[in-house]
Amino acid sequence: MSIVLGANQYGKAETRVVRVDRDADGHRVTDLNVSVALSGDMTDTHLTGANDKVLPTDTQKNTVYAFARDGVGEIEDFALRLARHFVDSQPTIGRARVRVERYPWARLELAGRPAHHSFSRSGEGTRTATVTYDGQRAWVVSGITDLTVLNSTGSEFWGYVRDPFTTLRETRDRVLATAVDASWRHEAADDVDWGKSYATARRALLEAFGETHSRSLQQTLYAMGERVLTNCPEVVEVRLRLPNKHHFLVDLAPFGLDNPNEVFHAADRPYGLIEGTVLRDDAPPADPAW
Ligand SMILES: O=c1[nH]c(=O)c2[nH]c(=O)[nH]c2[nH]1
Repeated sequence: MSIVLGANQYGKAETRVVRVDRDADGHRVTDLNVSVALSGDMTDTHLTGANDKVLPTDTQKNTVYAFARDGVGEIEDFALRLARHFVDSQPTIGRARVRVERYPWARLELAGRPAHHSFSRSGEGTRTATVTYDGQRAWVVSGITDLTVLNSTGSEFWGYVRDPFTTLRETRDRVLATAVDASWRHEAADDVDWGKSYATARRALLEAFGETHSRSLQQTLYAMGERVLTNCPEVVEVRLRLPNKHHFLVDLAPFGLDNPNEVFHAADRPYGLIEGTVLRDDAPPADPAW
């Protein structure tokens, strides 16, 4: 028996970089959280402490800032530029994975007009991109997190398994709420209009959530993934994580009041976590994309 080093990667996680584009007719704010993970032949590094193959994570952070100086553009393109740079410029780095989260800022409206340089953090969800590059190929996964949505009707949950521990009451009309965490894998890494693709996928998720009469969050999950694949031919696989943000009907009987599906306790924990993948049956292998 001998002990060997297994899979490993290293990098600077969560570099926060904010870029302001000072256009004359209105500033633009790009607020990012960038995480870099590099891998290569790091056996010596771990076994002997030799650092001659290590590009310091501090340098990686500086690279993120320096690249932002040239403009960010679509976050998929920014991640591709960074990933290609690390692998192509460092012989000891065989693979880079760069994840970018873009926090949403919405322009304020002041005196009935779009503000020139004032913004508020909006609830439209955090756009994400994860790029993996191995020196030959790049894989791009785009996504959205923290997209909180709610249907105040059109949701049922009944007919489930019962055992001695089951207390849940069946419902034909409940509130359905979730914070969507969705990622979708693109077939190609080049010649994609990332902004348009993101807008289409986001709209597909919202429309499917709102338009599906739901018998479970699992059914809604599938409908959301299916809608993204139908509306975005450039996407081959969608992964969804949907926390069930339970809204429990409050018992108002102790106060002599009825509660005709109007007053709820929004519980934050525990929550059901519904996860699933929806993909084209001809999707090429994911390889190291995720
Ligand atoms: O949509 C739902 N799916 C479940 O699996 C589940 N389980 C549960 O208690 N409530 C719900 N709701």
